[in-house]
Amino acid sequence: MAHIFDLAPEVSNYAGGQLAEPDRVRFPKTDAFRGMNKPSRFEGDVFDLEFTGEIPKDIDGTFYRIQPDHRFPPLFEDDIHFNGDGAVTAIRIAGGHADLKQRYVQTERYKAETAARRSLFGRYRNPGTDNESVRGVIRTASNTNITFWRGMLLASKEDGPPFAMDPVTLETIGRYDFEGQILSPTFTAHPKFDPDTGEMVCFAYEAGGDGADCSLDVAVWTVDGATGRKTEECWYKAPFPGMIHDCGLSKNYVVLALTPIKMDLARMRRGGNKFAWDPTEDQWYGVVPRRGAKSNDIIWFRADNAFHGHVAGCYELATGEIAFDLTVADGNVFFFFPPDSSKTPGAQDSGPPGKRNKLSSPTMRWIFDPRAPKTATSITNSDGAGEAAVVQIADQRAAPALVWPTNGEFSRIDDRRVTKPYRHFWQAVVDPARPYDFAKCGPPAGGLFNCLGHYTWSDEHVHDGSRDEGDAGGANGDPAAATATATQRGAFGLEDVFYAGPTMTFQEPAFIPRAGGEGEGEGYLIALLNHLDELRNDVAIFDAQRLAAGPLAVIHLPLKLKLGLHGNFVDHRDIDAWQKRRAEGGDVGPVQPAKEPLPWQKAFLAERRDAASE
Ligand SMILES: C=Cc1ccc(O)c(OC)c1
Ligand SMILES: [Fe+2]
Repeated sequence: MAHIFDLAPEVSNYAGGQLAEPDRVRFPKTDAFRGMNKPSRFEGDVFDLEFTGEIPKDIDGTFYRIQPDHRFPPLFEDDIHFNGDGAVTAIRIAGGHADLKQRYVQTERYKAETAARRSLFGRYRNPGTDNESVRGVIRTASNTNITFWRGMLLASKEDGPPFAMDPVTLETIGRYDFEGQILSPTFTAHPKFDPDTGEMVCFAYEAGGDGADCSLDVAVWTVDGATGRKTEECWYKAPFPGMIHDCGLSKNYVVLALTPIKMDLARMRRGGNKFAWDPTEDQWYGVVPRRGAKSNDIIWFRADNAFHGHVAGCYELATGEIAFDLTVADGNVFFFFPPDSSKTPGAQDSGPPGKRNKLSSPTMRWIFDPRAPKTATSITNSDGAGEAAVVQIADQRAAPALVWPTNGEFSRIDDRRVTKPYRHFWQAVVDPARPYDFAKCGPPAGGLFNCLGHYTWSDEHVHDGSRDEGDAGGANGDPAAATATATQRGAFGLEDVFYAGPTMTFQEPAFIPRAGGEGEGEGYLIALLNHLDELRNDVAIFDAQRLAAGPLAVIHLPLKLKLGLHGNFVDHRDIDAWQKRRAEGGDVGPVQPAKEPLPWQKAFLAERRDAASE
């Protein structure tokens, strides 16, 4: 009798790199779908997770995080992780116990593909590669961040609008357009929340047309937390059609980091990549005022080519300059978007994983003066759709004020310090000098983030001359106590690092403030741990000030999730209060999803109607 695997031998459902047999549900046999990267596709609940150690009893809230997780074999065999469907994990922690909930974001993409029981959307951010049946459908996978806003979760990816979810059930409520106030085709995955005013400050790039036209349009908005009303909106032009992934927020400014990976319409029309790394382009920073801004108020600072990571802190000095801290890598982190040989002939691509893992990614501090002399400059570029723009460029090139060789990514701070001088940051850290069990684990999926680091800026690097009253004391007032396990004095402060072991890596951490603890950084750090050998995940909880002492608790998940992007912890007092306000009859009422198609969809439908009637 034939063995079952003789009936299903290693045949491929792909021909010439394209999905040829959609009914045969088999994922590509590529690195993007192998091992830790294999789709999880799990939805469900696990009540009372197993754990080791003690889950602090004073934690009462939910750690939300999101991962790209392909639901169906992709249309293209060489598809990338970033093109997977958004799936949200909620770790509900209370009374020293933890429960798991996992649900997909039910985007329009999700609904169309569920109905067809197959993938219909093609390459990352390239609608020309989609199945004809989904033209005009919002194609975002909502897979990059999950934030809490006025009683709802917003699942977001920068190529489309956000989708609202219920924070308790993780049911998708629908596309969220801020009650008709924000109708751009795209929206950032990194909105920022001002802890003093309760405002959300958010932005979008490639925001002018249908969100797939490589436009130079950038919008920045403010939404009031108390009323949900949009209070500020201003549109700008970028110097080239590149990625603006993260931003910084100070009391009076927004800093937009424009990374030299470029879109190109002609390449997209050829079925190629949305982005290409341009090693000959500068990294740029656009500084705009938060209030009453006009399009010409932007000032673009340019500096030598490099690749932006995520933002730690951003605040204004007493002298009016802006300190802006983020990780910046010395090469193309997105190896799946290599240089376009028709534009930068001879440019090195990003090379094999061994070389990629040698990129260094320090934490850099930039000091930008929003009043610096600038010149209106007309730029005609061959990138994107060939659009020309007049942009305000600082007369002097920028250079980092200091470079802390932390070699990590996914920096986080105590979010109560957003807009303000801050002392502590945490990140997932790469330490290639530590043992790594290559035989058991293969190449480290997602990067060798084998450590978690806690960094404490020394006094002279915390520019707190303008610090608010009422925030001295606690961890702020006693940096020595605050870093009791710091083992090394780093370049600009203290380093407190925990190494996970030779078969484990971390995902992005999130800070949990201790209930009643007002001091900066007083609380816990939570992060997913990848077991690259067992193909399983844990959730580790540390004393945020004592990482090197090891986790207080390790919560064991009985399954493998995927490599996620971003997450946030939400206190249950906030969730409970908003659930009441959002109830039928509550003072705010249920979340209202978008009632109408987006403007670009209406235009598309009108055009199709006209074409059909001719
Ligand atoms: C840095 C992350 C990043 C940037 C753009 C993306 O579309 C994305 O999808 C998961 C992730
Ligand atoms: Fe991000």
